[in-house]
Amino acid sequence: MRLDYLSIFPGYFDVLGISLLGKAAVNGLVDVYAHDLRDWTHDRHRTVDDTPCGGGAGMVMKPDPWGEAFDEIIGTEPDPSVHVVFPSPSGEPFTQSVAHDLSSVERIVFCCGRYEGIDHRVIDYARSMWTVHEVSLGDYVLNGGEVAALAITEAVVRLVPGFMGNPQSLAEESFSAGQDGLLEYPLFTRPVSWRGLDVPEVLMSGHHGRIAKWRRDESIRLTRERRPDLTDSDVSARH
Ligand SMILES: COC(=O)COc1cccc(COC(=O)c2cn[nH]c2)c1
Repeated sequence: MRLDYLSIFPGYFDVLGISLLGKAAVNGLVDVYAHDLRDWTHDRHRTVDDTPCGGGAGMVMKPDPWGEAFDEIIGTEPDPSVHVVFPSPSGEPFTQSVAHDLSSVERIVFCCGRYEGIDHRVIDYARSMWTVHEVSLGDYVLNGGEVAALAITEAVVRLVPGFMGNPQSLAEESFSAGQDGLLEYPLFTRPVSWRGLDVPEVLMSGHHGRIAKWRRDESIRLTRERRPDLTDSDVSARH
């Protein structure tokens, strides 16, 4: 898998050389390339933004540098096998399902917006050439797409076959298919008693049927309490 990052702060992506992602980069599972968008400007100030047409506060990222960067990094011929990701507050929700879909593609290009956003024609042009995902991590606003791109990268790369040491640990996580879209149950390890707080006895009983039921009940309780949006009617009925 090849990952490219286009940003006016490419240094954000130096961190990808560390920890799990570093290992993946080393063993050739993932190739990472960060690019400075300003390398495709031609004026003395290396300008990437301008005032919004139609007025309004803030600045908009000019289309020209993006287009020239696309030409050099991706190419000038359409190729739907290339996935281009624009993290954006106005994007579609980024979910584990989207992460799973992206984990099997060969190439992802992350376009990190700054200021108020990127000239819309950049996204329209990208949609005419590649497979585009304009995705939101949540209902809040960051200063730019870099942190979102890192989060999306981690969610995707850890699903790449051969990346995680123990694929079974993926199966039991929150939001993975195995949990029926329920939140993960509370986790415990040794010591059994810690600062007057004990591990629930059922988990020490060795009775696998009871343990499985306790965990299921806890997942349902937690999901109902914290994420009523996830417990649609038939899910709650089924549980
Ligand atoms: C077409 O895409 C764009 O124009 C993107 O432009 C911007 C502008 C400001 C900030 C960001 C970063 O994304 C978020 O803040 C975000 C993503 N998820 N939740 C919050 C992106």
